[in-house]
Amino acid sequence: MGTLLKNGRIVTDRNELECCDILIEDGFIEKVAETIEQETDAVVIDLEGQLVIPGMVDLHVHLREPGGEHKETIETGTKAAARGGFTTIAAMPNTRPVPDDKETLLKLKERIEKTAVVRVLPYASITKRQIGEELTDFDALKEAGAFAFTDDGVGVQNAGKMLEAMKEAQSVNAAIVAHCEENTLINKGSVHEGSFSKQHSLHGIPSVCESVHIARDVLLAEAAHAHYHVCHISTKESVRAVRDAKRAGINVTAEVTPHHLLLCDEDIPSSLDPNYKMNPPLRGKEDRDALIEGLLDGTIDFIATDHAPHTEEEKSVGIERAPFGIVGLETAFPLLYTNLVEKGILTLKQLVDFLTIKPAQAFELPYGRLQEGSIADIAVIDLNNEIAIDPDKFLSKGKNTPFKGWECKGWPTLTISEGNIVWQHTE
Ligand SMILES: NC(=O)N[C@@H](CC(=O)O)C(=O)O
Ligand SMILES: [Zn+2]
Ligand SMILES: [Zn+2]
Repeated sequence: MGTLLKNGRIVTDRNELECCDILIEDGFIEKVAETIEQETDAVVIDLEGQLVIPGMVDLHVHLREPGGEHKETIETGTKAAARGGFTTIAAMPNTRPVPDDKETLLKLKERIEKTAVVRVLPYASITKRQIGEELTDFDALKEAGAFAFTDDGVGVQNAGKMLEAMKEAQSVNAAIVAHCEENTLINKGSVHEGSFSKQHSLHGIPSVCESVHIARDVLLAEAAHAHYHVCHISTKESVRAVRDAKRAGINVTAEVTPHHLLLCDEDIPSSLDPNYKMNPPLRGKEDRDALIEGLLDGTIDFIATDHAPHTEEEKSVGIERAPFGIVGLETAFPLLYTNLVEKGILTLKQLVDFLTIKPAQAFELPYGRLQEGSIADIAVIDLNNEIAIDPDKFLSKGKNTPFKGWECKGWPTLTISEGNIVWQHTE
């Protein structure tokens, strides 16, 4: 029995809203048309004019399981994803244990199979235990279902190891996904190094701590003919390095987070709330502007949340000692819609693409599309109702967000994964 979504609106290439019905059969999109008459025994859902988009794709998520179940589990993290309109997420490997061998990865896939409510693509690590010394077995891990390779949480310090890793990744047709951070430049910082850090007498992480790795790695990627992807890009110098590399024909892609697009270090309140602490840190205003420019000119390929849940207790020890990271899955679309689309910085079409087709294309995934024949991953969004962000409503265990209380439009109301309703707004 199929499902017929009636009276939706899709956003066209020309950024216009068009009426649209969608018929789903056996987990696939059977038909998309201005009107579809109900002829079969399909269940009809009236979308009452709401926006229909492909289920969103977030290629940077920390699900914490195994080992960090007090922060998040595969079940709670994927429920949060569904509530946020995401139907495909990629899970970072900074867990305990790290998925750095076939057995651990297969166990992780089993847990995903049992408890995830949306599609989870597991990353494998680049190095054993993510300590930067010994490469993992790329062949075996790819064979076992690794989506791509990353040591996210830490940078790969050794250029020789990184080159070797890129060659291995290239040989198994997978990407190297890089957390760019040079350990000798971290400076024990908890915020960006700049006027804000000086004003508050805090150690600062300089921009070059990130950009120097990107500058190094694009040259390594060129030498290895590898697909190199930059995680959570945050500085203007990093944007320039990626732009120059793309111009030189190097196979590099980059993602940016909602928080780096919407906040800078000056937005950190003088209470120094640790919910504004993440890695990389919120940078300067010029950096924020450069990130938006980078998105608009194609230097930055897509948006990813870097959903990084931590408990209130862990975050309650002051900005210098608190762990880095904030949650993002349940607020990404409303925040970006309200603060970038409604303000005329991005079009709705651009925003939707940055969260759907763009990440899918960067990694050659068949998701993020609303076409006849594609997998029925769909999100329905209410563009009118304005509601304040309330962490108490999050399905994620993590309530660590700097956006509490922000009034937003663009809330997902219905999420469908492979034809099944995985989240629906009730109230
Ligand atoms: N982004 C963060 O601030 N934290 C991430 C690690 C990471 O993405 O580097 C985490 O695992 O908590
Ligand atoms: Zn990272
Ligand atoms: Zn991360």
